[in-house]
Amino acid sequence: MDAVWILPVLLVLPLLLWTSSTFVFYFKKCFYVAYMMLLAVIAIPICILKSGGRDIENMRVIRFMVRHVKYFLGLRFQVSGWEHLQTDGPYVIISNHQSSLDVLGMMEVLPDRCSTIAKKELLWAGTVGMICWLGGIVFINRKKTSDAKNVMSDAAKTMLADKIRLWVFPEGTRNQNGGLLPFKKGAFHLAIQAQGLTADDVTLLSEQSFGIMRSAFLEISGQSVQSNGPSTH
Ligand SMILES: CCCCCCCCCCCCCCCC(=O)SCCNC(=O)CCNC(=O)[C@H](O)C(C)(C)COP(=O)(O)OP(=O)(O)OC[C@H]1O[C@@H](n2cnc3c(N)ncnc32)[C@H](O)[C@@H]1OP(=O)(O)O
Ligand SMILES: CCCCCCCC/C=C\CCCCCCCC(=O)OC[C@@H](O)COP(=O)(O)O
Repeated sequence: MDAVWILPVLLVLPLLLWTSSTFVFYFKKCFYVAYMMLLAVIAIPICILKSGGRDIENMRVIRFMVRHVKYFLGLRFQVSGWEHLQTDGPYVIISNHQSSLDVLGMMEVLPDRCSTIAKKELLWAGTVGMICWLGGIVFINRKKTSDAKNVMSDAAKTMLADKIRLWVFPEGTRNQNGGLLPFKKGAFHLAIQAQGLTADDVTLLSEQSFGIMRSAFLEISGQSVQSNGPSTH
């Protein structure tokens, strides 16, 4: 009896995948979330057995396990400048943030001993939340600046003490509007705290980084560069 129901599904699914790009989009989206959840189920015991709990070294396991996901989604990455990340000591990596797929790009270049800053809500994303915690991801409450600042200040100390790198999305949220949102300041405070600069350097560092990222963004997305400076904050 069950097989009678399965047959139309098996026939309709390939038909929809063949004819509707909208269906393909949502199908891939559901697949991505479900598959990452599944990968996390496999990665959780590996990380616990390997490191005994929350440990930055677990990011190697996560990186290894995520790298093949792009093939299922028809995505490919071209990496340049990777050698610049191969230096000793702590540093902050910043990148723009368009969608949850950015994690795939992140895992293409993620250096050793590098974790990331994420919104605290991600901690409750089932097995993905659990693996993020095991990977040493730093969770912040974006609605409470003082809390987030304290957490990031502790993270800066750990970065210095344990030679850890952190990846930050300075726009602070996903943005698909074809440009960059004004940068939040946390990434730059983190950088100065972890590299011995002073609070006076935050504005300049932020503006220079914004200019460089905006130029690269426009170049990669095939738009012309009109101004190198930050848009209004
Ligand atoms: C096998 C496995 C499969 C599964 C596989 C799993 C994949 C495993 C990868 C997951 C990957 C996740 C990816 C998630 C990605 C996101 O969750 S993105 C969202 C979270 N990230 C962020 O929000 C970025 C960081 N945010 C910030 O830095 C923001 O500055 C803060 C700290 C939240 C504060 O934000 P705000 O209050 O809205 O605005 P802002 O103007 O920046 O700051 C206000 C004031 O505080 C000051 N301030 C800000 N930060 C600081 C600071 N740290 N210290 C001192 N002063 C500060 C500012 O200078 C400013 O003061 P003034 O200069 O105006 O006097
Ligand atoms: C209990 C079940 C809950 C299900 C929740 C599903 C969570 C997603 C699960 C798998 C997706 C693959 C892992 C990618 C993690 C990337 C997270 C991400 O991109 O978060 C968005 C955050 O940067 C900014 O959030 P907003 O744009 O401010 O909002």
